[in-house]
Amino acid sequence: MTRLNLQVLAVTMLLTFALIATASLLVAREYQAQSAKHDAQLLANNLAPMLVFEDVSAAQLELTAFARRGGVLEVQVSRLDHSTFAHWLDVGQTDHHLERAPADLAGTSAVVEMHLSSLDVWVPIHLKGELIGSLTVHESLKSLQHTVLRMVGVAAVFIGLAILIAGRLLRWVQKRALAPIVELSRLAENIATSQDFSQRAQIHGADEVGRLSERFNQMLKRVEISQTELNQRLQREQIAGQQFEQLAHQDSLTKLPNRLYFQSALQRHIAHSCQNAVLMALMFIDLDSFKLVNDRHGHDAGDAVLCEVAARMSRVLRSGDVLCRLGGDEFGLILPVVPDEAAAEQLALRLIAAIREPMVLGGHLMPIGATVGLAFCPTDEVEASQLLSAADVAMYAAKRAGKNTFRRANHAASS
Ligand SMILES: Nc1nc2c(ncn2[C@@H]2O[C@H](COP(=O)(O)OP(=O)(O)OP(=O)(O)O)[C@@H](O)[C@H]2O)c(=O)[nH]1
Repeated sequence: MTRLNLQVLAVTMLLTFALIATASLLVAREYQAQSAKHDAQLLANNLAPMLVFEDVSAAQLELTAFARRGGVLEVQVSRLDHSTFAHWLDVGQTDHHLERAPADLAGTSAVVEMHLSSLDVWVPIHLKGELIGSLTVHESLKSLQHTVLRMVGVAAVFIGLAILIAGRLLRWVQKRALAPIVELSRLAENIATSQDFSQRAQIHGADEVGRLSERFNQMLKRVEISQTELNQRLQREQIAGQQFEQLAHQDSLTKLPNRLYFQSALQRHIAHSCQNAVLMALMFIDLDSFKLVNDRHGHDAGDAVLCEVAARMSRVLRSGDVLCRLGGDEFGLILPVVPDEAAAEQLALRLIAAIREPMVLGGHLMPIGATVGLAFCPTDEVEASQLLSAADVAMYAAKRAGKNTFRRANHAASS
């Protein structure tokens, strides 16, 4: 940017300089032409009597004196018949440059013709209004050109210096002016990377860049507020989602996992059992005489019994076992890995015994027991609904066998 500004400045200055130099040269040439014309006119007036009286030596002296003004290369006085009356030629000049006077010179006071490096002046010589001859002056413009060239040279040096100083000044000014914008851009990059919208730009002044920094900070503040609100909302929704998921998978009375959870857990553990060739046991547990509890002691007592049964069974189980309330007075228990069927049967007996322990609630002994149906994966079934159905059938077989006992699926044995 500094370089571009400098280039524009340099081109402008050089163009201005070229215009001024050209104008100066033209004005100087015009001034020299007018001056030469005026001097030649005076000389012509002086020469008029000498021409009339054919005083050649006087005229020669006059021409020599005239040539001392500088720049004069050749002067010639001619009679009316164009014959030379007097002539002066600069010592350095070898060629004769003078041209004939223009034909209409009689009617004009003087004629000036400009060349590249010289000028010619023709002046009519009159005496008492009568044309008696002409004066021709050939003058060099080199001195003028040298003067103008010197002036151009000095001006060029000054312009060069001016461009140099302007360049340094521009660089300094732009560095100062751009510093806050560079800082702002770095901050924007930093924020984009870190996503930390609590950062703020430093405000250096009340100019455009200062106002830009202020707007940037205001925007950051708004983004920060929106981000905080969004995070809080997301957090609330996440908690609500977690709670909802928990509720969706939990039995509200006993706080055990519910049937929905049981179904997915059963599928998961069946898959695990089949893939890893481990024995998995499923128990279908149904309370005995639970209706009696409700009928005798009320629904609340029934609820309390369900909670107590859940607590008793949980105390018997290990951490990896999955006990769920399937609904009513039915429970499902998954034993993910059992060493053999006997171990599961032993556990069924312990569960039945734990439930049958005397249960006194509200001063009343609750007549409660449990019947268990047992099924194994992959021995009995490898599909969730069929395994559950097999356990259910086994449980009904146990009920029929007199309750408070267990049956193993597809087996007639009981304990
Ligand atoms: N208190 C209470 N009772 C429930 C709940 N859900 C189901 N019940 C009752 O539980 C009883 C279960 O009925 P059954 O299993 O047929 O009755 P039971 O007396 O256990 O019969 P057996 O299993 O043959 O011993 C019904 O009376 C239901 O109304 C509940 O959440 N709370």
